[in-house]
Amino acid sequence: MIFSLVTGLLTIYGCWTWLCLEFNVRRARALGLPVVRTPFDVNGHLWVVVQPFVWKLFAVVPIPWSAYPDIVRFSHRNWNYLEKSNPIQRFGPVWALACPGGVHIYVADPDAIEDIFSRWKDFVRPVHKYEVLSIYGPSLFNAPIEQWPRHRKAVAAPFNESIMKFVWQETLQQTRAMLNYWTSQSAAGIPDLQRDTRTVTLNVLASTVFRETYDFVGSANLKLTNLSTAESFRDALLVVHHYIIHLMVIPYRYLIGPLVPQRLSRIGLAALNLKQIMTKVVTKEKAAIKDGSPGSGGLVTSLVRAIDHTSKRGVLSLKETLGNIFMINFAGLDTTANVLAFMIMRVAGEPEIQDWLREEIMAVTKGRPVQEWEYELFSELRRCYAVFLETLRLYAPVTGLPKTTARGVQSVQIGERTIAIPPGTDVFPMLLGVQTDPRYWDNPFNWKPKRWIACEEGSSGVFGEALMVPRKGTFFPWAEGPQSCLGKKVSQVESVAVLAALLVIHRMRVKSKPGETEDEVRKRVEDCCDDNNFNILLEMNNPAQVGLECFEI
Ligand code: HEM
Repeated sequence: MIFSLVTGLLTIYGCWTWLCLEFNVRRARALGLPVVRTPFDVNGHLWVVVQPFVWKLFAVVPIPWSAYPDIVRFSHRNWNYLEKSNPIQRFGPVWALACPGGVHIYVADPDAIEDIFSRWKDFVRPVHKYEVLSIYGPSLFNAPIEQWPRHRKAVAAPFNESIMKFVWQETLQQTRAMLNYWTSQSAAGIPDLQRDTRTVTLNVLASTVFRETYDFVGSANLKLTNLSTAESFRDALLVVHHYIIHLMVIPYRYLIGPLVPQRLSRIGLAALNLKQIMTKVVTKEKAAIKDGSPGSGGLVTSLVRAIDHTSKRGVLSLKETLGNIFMINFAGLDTTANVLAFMIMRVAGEPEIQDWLREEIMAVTKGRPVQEWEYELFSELRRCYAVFLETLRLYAPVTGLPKTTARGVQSVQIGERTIAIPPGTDVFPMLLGVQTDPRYWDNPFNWKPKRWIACEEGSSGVFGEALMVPRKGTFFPWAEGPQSCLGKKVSQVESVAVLAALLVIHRMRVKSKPGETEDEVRKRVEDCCDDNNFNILLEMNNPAQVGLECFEI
């Protein structure tokens, strides 16, 4: 009886899914676009949970990924990375992915992409997809479009040059501590590169937000269960961040209570503590404004002061303020940390690039110790910046930038063609596709930081170099237009500071196996970077598989 019921329900579900899929395939074809069909919505809750197991099974079968049919390949949550610019070569600059949940249109034409980013009221951020992130309240990520300018105005204010100076200094200090830890690990190698870059990023963010300095703790000594989440913003944030998927599924208030198992209640308590710490700081900053005192001077001070309490248009409620403080930390943490890890991994496999970078670092800093490096050096370290840009080109942490057509049919010009997109359709600028399109990038799959450096006419050497500016719409890891990333400069300052402090008196090395050539080592590094997932953001599955060492020269 139960078996028949389950079989019946599954059959109905299967038929319904198939009907929806076919309906969406027709909708996509009606637009005159090449259509790829998949039976799963890559972001569908059930499929997100099930698919890692499915791909593990596929990995056992000795068939190359490229040999699978599209229906398999485009069901992978990480297909943007796996396919790169291949769909553009096959389907052209605009094509559709039809799944049971809807039609997704992918755009790979640079001019059309710029147009989409600039028409942010026509191609809106689908805020319902980010609703799960409003753990503490609405933020600029998930506020409805008409509320977004109010949030953006307040949140953008703290991202000024005085914050950047602080980020620069704090990152240099944290990187030095990380290097001390890494050199002490040299016999065993660096145990967890990604965790360490996350700690640096977290410490920098936490102190930028609250002006409190935290010690760097290396991955081997970092135990989540030992953290004092009741007092430290940094520790509470770390636990909340680590268990963010749990907290997206279950609101933290349900994780607190005598009947909840201890493991879960720790997560709930950390989330509650984080809220209390943030509330206390905001209240203190408001009191400081009333007293005329300067406040902590961190990002929260500027944020609270940027909220115009005299006009309704400028006000953020306490809930919205907390929502935005959390969102700044969430958006700024793993994005930067993951790119840093990819960047250090790739640099480690390229001794020649390390020499090239050190030449610049020594010339720009004039060999002074890191403690004396002022923020103004940042803009001169172009080679270091080039390494960061090249890493973002191949390993952008945000690979999908969903937009939805709002307010009626929206037209997009693709070359000579005009495509009229119906309301409520998801449109994706194809970030990794365009960033690896051979029409815009020479040898697009090769990690070549030098492609970003051009020599100014008539000059030579480090000081005669300038940064290459790519064609508009061909490089947009921070998105573009009014809704683009607010923390772009924070991530730039942080990454350049990490790389410069890392290579001034240290080298990174991959532990080579007996008889291994330099090319084989490089291939191992590449394979390690290719072994990645997109659970939330692009990240390596297991950076420790390479065996990295850091030593002083
Ligand atoms: C390499 C590092 C980073 C990358 C690649 C990155 C990428 C992005 C992208 C693609 C968006 C737009 C998302 C969308 O339109 O759906 C975005 C938005 C945002 N990012 Fe970043 N981000 C990085 C670092 C940071 C940092 C360090 C912070 C803060 C400290 C930050 C804060 C934000 C905020 C607040 C927004 C929302 C902007 C708005 O809606 O007005 N990001 N980021």
